[in-house]
Amino acid sequence: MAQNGGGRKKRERPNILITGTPGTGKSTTSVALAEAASLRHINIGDLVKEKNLHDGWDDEFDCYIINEDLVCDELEDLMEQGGNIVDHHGCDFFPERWFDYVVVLQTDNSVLYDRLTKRGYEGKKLSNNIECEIFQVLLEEARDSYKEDIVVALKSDNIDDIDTNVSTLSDWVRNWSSLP
Ligand SMILES: Nc1ncnc2c1ncn2[C@@H]1O[C@H](COP(=O)(O)OP(=O)(O)O)[C@@H](O)[C@H]1O
Repeated sequence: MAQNGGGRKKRERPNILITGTPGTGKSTTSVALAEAASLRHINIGDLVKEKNLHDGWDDEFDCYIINEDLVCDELEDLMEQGGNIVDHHGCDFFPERWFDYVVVLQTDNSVLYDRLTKRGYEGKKLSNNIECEIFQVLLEEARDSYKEDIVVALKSDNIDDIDTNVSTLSDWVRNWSSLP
């Protein structure tokens, strides 16, 4: 089997991480891309709930406290197989070797504000997430955690952006899979 730059065996199907502030369109994009490119979509929030991979509920932030070790153990075999889209609003606790491409979705602040208020976010939860987007926290986290040449930022303001992003990423998957 071919080797990649790091000298490891190349997976037959790539693993993609789709990250970004909540509301930027990770799940919408992941579902469409999974369908278009025949990949498995793994939503970390859903997995944590389904398999109880958490250490209880955080009242302040109104979410589960993810047990990162349990999540990584749960996913190791699937990630080794390849062909996964991992969808999560954080990216610094996964093993770097898992991913062949890291996509950071970004949304205009006023558009994101409307999406999050529609979702029922308010107060500190709303302002924290808007600040997270303004300061490009996820892009910085992705660049700190993965090789810069596999990290890409994509705009996700409207439906046309979703179509363009899914089509660009599907092409990338096709090309990746056909490379030796
Ligand atoms: N690019 C986009 N254009 C228009 N609406 C979008 C876009 N991305 C997401 N949405 C809408 O915003 C909301 C949040 O999207 P979602 O995919 O759940 O975001 P995330 O998974 O990042 O939290 C949903 O109602 C979705 O339909």
